[in-house]
Amino acid sequence: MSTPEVRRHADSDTLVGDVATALIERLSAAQERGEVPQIGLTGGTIADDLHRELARRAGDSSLDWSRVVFWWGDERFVPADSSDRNARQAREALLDHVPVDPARVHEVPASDQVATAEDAAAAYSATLRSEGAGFFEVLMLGIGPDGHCASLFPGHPGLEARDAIAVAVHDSPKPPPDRVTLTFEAMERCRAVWFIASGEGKADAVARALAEEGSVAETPARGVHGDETVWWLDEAAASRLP
Ligand SMILES: O=C(O)[C@H](O)[C@@H](O)[C@H](O)[C@H](O)COP(=O)(O)O
Repeated sequence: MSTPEVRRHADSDTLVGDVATALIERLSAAQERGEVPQIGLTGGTIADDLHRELARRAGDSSLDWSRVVFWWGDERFVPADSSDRNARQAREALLDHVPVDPARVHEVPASDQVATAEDAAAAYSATLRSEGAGFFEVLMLGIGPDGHCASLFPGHPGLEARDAIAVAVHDSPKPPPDRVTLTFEAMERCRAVWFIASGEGKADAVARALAEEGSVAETPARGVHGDETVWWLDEAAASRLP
């Protein structure tokens, strides 16, 4: 587990552009090693901006989108066609615009496909166990003003989950209330965890996440560490860092 690296950018446009460049380079390099890289996508506004930028650049590189495996760090437990689904947002912004292999896009089951969020978490965990490579090349994460990442919220039982890849979340403080999220244990099986955050509204959470002292219970983003962890920030989101 390495010390988190912080990469600051003047504004959200340059932030999104640099993350897109780095992500395409990293996935292409994995393919050049003969690998089929696994990426965990996240929901949220800056992630949506990133997905759109990746789609704009789709033809600019040698990246073979059909040899990338897509997962989600979390998902809302709502109907599959709900605009609240992270997967629907990612398809509209990116996956419907690049030649992915549909068999390599693994959505979390939706509320009109299984009965409960627990069933969805169990099914998604089983798929990750059978189809995953045992690790993510890159896990993308946003951060909420309360310091949550994926759907691991302050004080929630999911923070304590052990021996589980994905768990159900209820009473999420960020609507919708029912979700599925990867656990800290699952998130640590990453060559790289990339947090991406933009705007003054995230500055306090980012500072708490990167502070020397602090609790994971209060700021869950403190609990996620890949082999490498990079915080991709614009100056506004980095404004409370020393
Ligand atoms: O399902 C979700 O809601 C997301 O996965 C969530 O973890 C998101 O990444 C952060 O809340 C940041 O969202 P914004 O970028 O919209 O602030």
